[in-house]
Amino acid sequence: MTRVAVNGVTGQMGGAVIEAATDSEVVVGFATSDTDGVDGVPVVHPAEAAAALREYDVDVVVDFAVPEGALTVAEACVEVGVSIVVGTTGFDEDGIGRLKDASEEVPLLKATNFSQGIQVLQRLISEAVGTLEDYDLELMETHHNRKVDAPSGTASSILDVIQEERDVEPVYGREGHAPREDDEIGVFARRAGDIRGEHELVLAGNDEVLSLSHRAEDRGVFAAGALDAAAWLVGRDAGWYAFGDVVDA
Ligand SMILES: NC(=O)C1=CN([C@@H]2O[C@H](COP(=O)(O)OP(=O)(O)OC[C@H]3O[C@@H](n4cnc5c(N)ncnc54)[C@H](OP(=O)(O)O)[C@@H]3O)[C@@H](O)[C@H]2O)C=CC1
Ligand SMILES: O=C(O)C1=N[C@H](C(=O)O)C[C@H](O)C1
Repeated sequence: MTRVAVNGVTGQMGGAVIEAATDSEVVVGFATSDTDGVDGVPVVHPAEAAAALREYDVDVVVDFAVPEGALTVAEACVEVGVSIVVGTTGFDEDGIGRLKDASEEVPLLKATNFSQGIQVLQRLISEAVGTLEDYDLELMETHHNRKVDAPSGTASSILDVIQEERDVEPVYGREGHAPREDDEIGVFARRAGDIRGEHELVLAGNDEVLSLSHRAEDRGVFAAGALDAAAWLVGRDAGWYAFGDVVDA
């Protein structure tokens, strides 16, 4: 069985990963809060991650934490030579650069969304935006009221897909006198309740509206995808991998 360490183990996704881990074994978790264990999994401070990766003979880290914590643990993975699946979102440019550096030393798979449906949605969006060249584009995402980063990592990835097809300028929300420019895409983030994650792209023009959307109904979908990615990643060469590499494999 793959021996997994979960970064952010005390969080919502940490719990979902422990629950979903039936074909792998969660042997240790990392979090900053002072607790001995979660669901029988020992919890270690991220500052001690390298020692714990050795002590628990970890094959791969599954990370759903905060950018700073993800980077600390990724660098511990480099020190020990352990693979890492990065699910945390909200990295700045410097953070992405540090992850890229880590991927030169160990296998690193980063995805802003581990659901298969989002993989398909991105392909559909690419085709729709490339085909309906003059249509206005507006991108919406909705998440639970505890989410700290905005727009979501998935929305940012969708924006990247759109920008490969079309030269659009994102406008993050609108207020006051804000007439729409032809080349802009409105990007909107809503936060409410315990909504697991909704993303929608609207394409409007030529007297019609096309809406492409996805809704995650349970965090289990992300946890299962990340664990599939973790099992796939172990034993690969050092490098930067994406969830599409796993799904298309
Ligand atoms: N890629 C994907 O498919 C998905 C990605 N996500 C992303 O995963 C991340 C976590 O989401 P969620 O579980 O909802 O968030 P939570 O806030 O519930 O959990 C965050 C976790 O990170 C821990 N943490 C905080 N600081 C550090 C640190 N320095 N080092 C290590 N751990 C730390 C927290 O525990 P403590 O305070 O005890 O340290 C907590 O366990 C977010 O970035 C989210 O966007 C979420 C769902 C799917
Ligand atoms: O924080 C979340 O919950 C989620 N975060 C990811 C993101 O930022 O896109 C993925 C998913 O939408 C849930």
